[in-house]
Amino acid sequence: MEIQAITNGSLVHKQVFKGHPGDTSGATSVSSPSLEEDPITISYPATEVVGHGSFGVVFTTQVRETGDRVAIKKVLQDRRFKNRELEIMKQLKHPQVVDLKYYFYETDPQGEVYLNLILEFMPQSLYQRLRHFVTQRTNMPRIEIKLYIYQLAKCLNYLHTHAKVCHRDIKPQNLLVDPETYALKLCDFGSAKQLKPSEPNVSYICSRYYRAPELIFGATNYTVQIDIWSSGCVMAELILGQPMFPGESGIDQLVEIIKILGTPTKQEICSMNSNYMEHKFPQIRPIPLAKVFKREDEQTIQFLSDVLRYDPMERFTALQCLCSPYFDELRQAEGQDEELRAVVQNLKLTDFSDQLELESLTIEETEKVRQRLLS
Ligand SMILES: Nc1ncnc2c1ncn2[C@@H]1O[C@H](COP(=O)(O)OP(=O)(O)OP(=O)(O)O)[C@@H](O)[C@H]1O
Repeated sequence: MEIQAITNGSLVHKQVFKGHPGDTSGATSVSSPSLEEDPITISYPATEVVGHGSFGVVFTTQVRETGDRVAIKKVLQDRRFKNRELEIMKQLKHPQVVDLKYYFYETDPQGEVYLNLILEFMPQSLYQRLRHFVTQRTNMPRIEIKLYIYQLAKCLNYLHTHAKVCHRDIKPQNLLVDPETYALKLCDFGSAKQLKPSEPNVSYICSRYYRAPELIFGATNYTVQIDIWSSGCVMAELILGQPMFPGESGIDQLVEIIKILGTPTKQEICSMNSNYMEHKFPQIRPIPLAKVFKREDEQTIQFLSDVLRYDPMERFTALQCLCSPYFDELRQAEGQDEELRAVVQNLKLTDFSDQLELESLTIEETEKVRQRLLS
């Protein structure tokens, strides 16, 4: 879905709640400032909605009080349920997650309730950015791909290990970028969920081309590793200029994967969904990824093969991705490529928080990983 804003001149005043109640930044409070959950008032020029998504509409405007450019995502709210997207976004704060600044509810004349999420604005989706290169018949520069995939891994490491949230819909349309700074931020937490090992989860999530094979096998005990598969598909698409596994239907998606990765072994099938162990699959030999990505270097090929693994347990975790030699170029930019060094510094790519990003590690592991992530 594309968005754009058409201002019609009038100013809208809204009572909103802060996305992160503790935050002191933002607009002036109209009620008691001591109560975190009290609404505050903000105003912005009215805009016409142009884009429609599957769950709502998104439009852009500028908050008068703060000057912040924002995107407002309006979703029809089912009164019977707590909105999971809101609950999850309230908990998340990370440079690679689109920030929820405020939210408010409104009711239309028919009595339907809408939730409005006021989000930090980003200029483009990664889908749009890729189309820019495809229409120019050029490739996205390798270093740009690396910068985006690194930030995606940083984001997923935070989501998976700290927030324990699985996004479940990683795709180029849900990755927002700024092509001037190369910043990348994840949006659309409408499918996101905190997965608990003891509870089953629906397998009919994630957009087709990016669905992990265990989801196609109907697994309900899948893990956050489904996001890693999707990320591998996104990276492959940025290199190829088109989806790597363009399945035409749910099951054809598996065929597309098998055409390249070959038939999964019994062990791999078991790791995805043990109910299919006895199923007979046509035996297809894998095509080496070096043949699919003819012009890519060894580190890139190795990275893709570590990420596009059938077995979710063998698939790299987000932290393993970050430690991959594929990203050494970003770490070693110092003294070599001044322009790249400035981009890396500006995006603070080598900053890692012990509490938010490395908390799953022991003290010794943290030291080792820190060293790896810096050199
Ligand atoms: N913070 C933002 N800044 C700029 N554009 C945004 C922002 N959030 C969303 N968009 C744009 O709106 C589109 C739809 O947003 P989002 O995916 O959150 O809505 P949706 O209703 O869940 O859409 P979908 O049809 O993809 O399910 C994004 O692909 C992006 O182009």
